[in-house]
Amino acid sequence: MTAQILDGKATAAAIKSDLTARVAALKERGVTPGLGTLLVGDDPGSRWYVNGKHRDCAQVGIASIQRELPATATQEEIEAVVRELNDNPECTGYIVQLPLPEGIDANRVLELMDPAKDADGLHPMSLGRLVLGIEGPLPCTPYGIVQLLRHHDVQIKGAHVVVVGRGITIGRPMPLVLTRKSENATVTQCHTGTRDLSSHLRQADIIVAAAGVPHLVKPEDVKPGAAVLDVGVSRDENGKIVGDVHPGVAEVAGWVAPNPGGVGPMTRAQLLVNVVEAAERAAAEG
Ligand SMILES: Nc1nc2c(c(=O)[nH]1)N[C@@H](CN(C=O)c1ccc(C(=O)N[C@@H](CCC(=O)O)C(=O)O)cc1)CN2
Repeated sequence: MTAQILDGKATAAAIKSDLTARVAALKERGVTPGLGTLLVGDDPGSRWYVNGKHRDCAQVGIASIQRELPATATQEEIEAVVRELNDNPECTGYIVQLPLPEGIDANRVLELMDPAKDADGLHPMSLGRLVLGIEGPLPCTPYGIVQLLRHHDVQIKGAHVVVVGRGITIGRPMPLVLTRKSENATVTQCHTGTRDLSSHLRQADIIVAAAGVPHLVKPEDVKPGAAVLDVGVSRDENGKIVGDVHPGVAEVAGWVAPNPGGVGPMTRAQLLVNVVEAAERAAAEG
C-alpha cells in the first residue's frame, strides 16, 4: 500500500480563497480585520512562521501589525507590547509567537492578552471555553488537523485517534477538539512517558504525532490503512525538517500528512479563520 497524501497546501489554499471573499464582505461593512504578531528573539524558524502569517494576511486582505523584541527583552517589556496590542484598535486579533525565550513566563504573557483578541485559541479563557463547549477561537493546529481530515473525507466520527505529545499548541488541546460532539472521536493521549507506545499506536485509526522525536512512529507501529499526521519538527545538521514519522510508514498507512506540506499550512490557514470569525462576530454585535 502507498498512502494517499493529506495535502495541507492545497487545502489551505481553498480555505484562503473562501476567506478572501469574507474579508471583502467585512470591508464593505466598514470592518478591516487586522492580525498582530509579537516575535521575541531571533529564532529563524519562528521568524519564518511569523513572516508566513503576514504573507497569508496580505493574500486574503487582512491588515498586518508586526511587533518585535530582542531575545534579551524582559518580562515587563514583553507585557508592555501585549498591553499595547490589547489597546490598538487596528489589531482585531493577535498572537504571541511561541516559544518565548528561556526565563520568560509564557503563561503570564498569555493570561495578559485580551481574550477577545486571542487569534491562537491558546488564552486560558479560550481553552476553558473549549472545555465547556462554548463557542470561541479554536487552537490553530488541532482544528487545522480536523479540517485537513474532513477535506479528504477521512472519517473522524467514531475513529480511535492516538495523539502523541502534550505541548500547549498541539498535544494538550488536540483531544479537547477531537472529543467535541461535532467530531466524536475516541482519543488516547500518549507522550514521551508512555509505556509501550507501539501497543497504543497499533490500535489507532488516526495517529497525530507531535512529540518532537525524530522518526518516533515506525512502519510496524501503524495499522494498515490508518491516517498518520506528522506534526513533529526536529532539524537535521543541514536545517532540514525531520518529522516524528518514519518515511516507511507511507507503505502501510492509508493516508499520510507529510511534513512539510501537511499540517503546517493548515495551522496558518486556521489562524486566518480565527481572525475573520472574530471580526465577523464583532461586526454582528455592532
Ligand atoms: N503562537 C503560536 N506559536 C506557535 C504555534 C502556534 O500555533 N501559535 N505553532 C508552531 C509554529 N507555527 C505557527 O506558529 C507553524 C509551524 C509550521 C508552519 C508551516 O507552515 N510549516 C511548513 C514548513 C516550514 C519549514 O520548512 O520550516 C510546512 O509544514 O509545510 C506554520 C506555522 C509553534 N509556535
